[in-house]
Formats: sequence, C-alpha cells, structure tokens
Amino acid sequence: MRDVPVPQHSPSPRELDDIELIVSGALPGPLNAPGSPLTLALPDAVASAATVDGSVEIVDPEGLPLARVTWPAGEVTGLSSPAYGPFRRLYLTPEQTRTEYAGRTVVPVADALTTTEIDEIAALGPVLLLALVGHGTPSLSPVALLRATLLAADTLPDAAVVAVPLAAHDDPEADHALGVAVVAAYAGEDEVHALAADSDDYPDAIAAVIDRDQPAPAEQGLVVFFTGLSGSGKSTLARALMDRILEQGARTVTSLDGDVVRRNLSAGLTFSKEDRETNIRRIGWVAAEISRHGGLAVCSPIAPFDSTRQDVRRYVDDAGGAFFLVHVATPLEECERRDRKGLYAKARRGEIPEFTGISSPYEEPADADVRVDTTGRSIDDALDDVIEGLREAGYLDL
Ligand SMILES: Nc1ncnc2c1ncn2[C@@H]1O[C@H](COP(=O)(O)OS(=O)(=O)O)[C@@H](OP(=O)(O)O)[C@H]1O
Ligand SMILES: Nc1ncnc2c1ncn2[C@@H]1O[C@H](COP(=O)(O)OP(=O)(O)O)[C@@H](O)[C@H]1O
Repeated sequence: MRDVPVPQHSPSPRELDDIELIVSGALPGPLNAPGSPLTLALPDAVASAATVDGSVEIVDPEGLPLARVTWPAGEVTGLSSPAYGPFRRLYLTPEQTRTEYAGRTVVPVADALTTTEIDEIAALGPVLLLALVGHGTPSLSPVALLRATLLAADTLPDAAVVAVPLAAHDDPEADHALGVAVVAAYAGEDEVHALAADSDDYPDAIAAVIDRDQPAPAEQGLVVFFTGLSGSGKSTLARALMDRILEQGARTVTSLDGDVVRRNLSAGLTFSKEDRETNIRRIGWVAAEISRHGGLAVCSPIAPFDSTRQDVRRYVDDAGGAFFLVHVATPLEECERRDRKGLYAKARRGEIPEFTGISSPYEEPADADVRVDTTGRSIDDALDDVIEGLREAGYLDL
C-alpha cells in the first residue's frame, strides 16, 4: 500500500492535446525528449513529488485521470479516453480511423473550407476530412472549425469528418513536421490530398459560422484590467469608466476591484507573493468567464507580477475575450503623498510587511495598451486616455 497519493496535474490545453496524440499512437513519445516540441511542464511542487514517485498522473480539467507520465523520463501511458468537449464523438484514434474509413482520400483541414476548396474536394471521390483542431492550430475555435467542416461535408457527395487535436507550438518548422507525422498516422496506406491555395469565397452557412466565432471587437467579451501601485488611481478610474459605460447603457459591466475581491472571493488571503498570485488568478478566471459570454469585466487590483498578469491575459484569450491592460503609472512618491488610507505611513514604520512599492516589488508592465500617470491631472482627463485607447482598439466607443 502506498502511503502518499500519486501526484496529479491538470496540464495546459496544448499539453493535453499533445498527450492525447501520444496516447492514441498518432505521435511518438516521450515528452520532454531533447529538441522535441512535445513538452510537459510541472509546477515545482508537483515536479518534486513526481520525481520521488517516479511518475505523475495527468488529469483532465474536471479531474478524470487520462494518462500516467513517468518522471522525469516522460513516457506516456493512457489511462482512459478523454470525455470532455463538444464533438467528442468525432475524435478517433488513427487505428479507429483506418478501420472505419480505409480507402478514402484523406484531406487535412485547418481552416473553414471555401466554395473553391469544396469543389476541389468533390472531384476526389470518397474523402475523409481530417479536421486539425488542436489548441492554437486553426484560426477559428476548434468547435467552430468542426461545425464549418461538418457543413462542408454535408454538401459533398461522400465525406466523413474526423477531429485531430494537433496543437501548435509557436515553431512553424516543428509544427509542420508534427502535422506530416500525424496525418501519415491517420492516413496509413491511403492517399493524402493537400488543398491548393485558397480563396475566401465561403458558402453562406460557413460564413455565418465564421462570423459568430470571430465577433467584431465591439461585440467581443472584454476585460479592462487596471494595474498599478496602491493609491495610483486604479479604483477611481475603474469606477469612472464603469459609470460612463452604464450611462451609455449599451452594455452591462462587472467590477472586480482589488479591495472588494479581497473582502469576498479572496477573503483570508495574505499579501505574500503566492497569495497575491492566487488572488490575481481568481480575478482573471472570473473575468475570463465573463468575457466568454460577451460580457465586460473591469478589474482593478495591484497585480504586481508580470507572469500572473500574463496568466490572466491567457485565460481571457482562451475564453475568446479581449484583454485590455491599463498601467496606472502614478509614481510611488505621488501615491505616498496621497496616502489616502494611511497605509504608506504604516508600511514605512514597518507596521505592514510586504507592502507594494516599499517592501514588496511592483513589476512595471511592458505590454500595457494604455499607460496613464494621474499626477496633477483631473480624473476625467486621465480617464480620457483610457477611453481613447479603448476606442482606437475598437472595443468600446464611449
Ligand atoms: N502589503 C500590502 N501591499 C499592498 N496593498 C495592501 C497591503 N496590505 C493591504 N493592502 C491593501 O490591499 C489592496 C491591494 O489588494 P490587491 O488585491 O489589489 O493586491 S494584489 O493585487 O493581490 O497584490 C490595496 O488597495 P489599493 O490601494 O486599492 O490598491 C491596499 O489598500
Ligand atoms: N487623475 C486622477 N485619477 C485617479 N485618481 C486621482 C487622480 N487625481 C487624484 N486622484 C486621487 O488619488 C486617489 C487614488 O485612490 P484609488 O483610486 O483608491 O487608488 P488605487 O485603487 O490604485 O489604490 C484618490 O483619492 C483619487 O481621488
């Protein structure tokens, strides 16, 4: 009997796709082989436990064990088939695909098919449309690419559709090589047909799928994220922005203010680096969910660490929302001069440990959409910079 549980880890969507393809036999393992784009990163604590145990259990976002990965060797063994996500029934292994669809011409599909391409495919006889829907591969969301590909299949004389979670790794050469290997595994002996250069003459039904999946910036979910020192003006500007949005009446808005979140969603957290990261990831997670449904969230925590802000950007991006970062760059001297809550004085006296700007770091963002120093400016004047940035990006016209 083991006295410690096997360490578990729920990986990123890209890593999950890679693991699924290794388990299905579409790609060779192991993970983390030198020079391989198929990598798995574990948080330090999980990596230490995995090293002691010799393996880590990979679970899906809902906790279902999918695979066991030896650690640090990276050999992958499947435990169960993924059961999540729309169109799951279309995700077959190479072996299942070859058994079910042998003899068809295989056509890899990484984007919605145009009328020209559908005509090209119609001339091939019975086909298997291999929809490459891994994280970051199609410009459409995976579910929209499958919807569009099924619509195209309906108009073809004899077409089957299989989904393949072939993820992108920010390395075009490596991704091309992975794509060739995966398509070869699914095609087996059958012919592979690469589509010729495309046009953009989509059938109406497919054009509608694309439009719904890629809303114009003004219709997209939006997260406006203010970051800056305590007293820089985040809450004041966030509140003024929300008032303007509510006055205009076109959209509803959810506020995720630093102080307010710490009294409910993040009650009990301290100001240690770890707890601040947890706090910001919670805010980011909620904001991303709001943006998933086309909503608007205005966040105003200090969020002092760049890597945590990048996590939030990724959550929002993955949810299909837009992330708009405002750096309220009021200098420390001015924030301390204002000292509205008397906290800087206490921090200087050593009564508040780990106070941002005094005894805890603030990493200035290099990726802000707007940078606003409120020193010597009225609130309306400073707010104008934010509104102008949002208007220029096409997100909000206030
Ligand atoms: N040690 C320490 N450092 C910084 N701030 C402190 C600290 N202790 C309490 N406060 C008060 O908490 C507010 C910041 O909370 P946040 O959740 O925005 O901070 S963080 O993003 O998790 O770093 C912050 O509010 P704002 O002034 O609105 O920024 C402070 O009032
Ligand atoms: N142009 C300005 N924009 C925002 N706040 C300003 C400005 N000028 C002065 N202030 C004052 O600075 C303080 C900022 O506090 P607050 O908005 O709570 O900051 P934070 O949320 O970043 O801690 C408020 O007292 C506000 O009235």
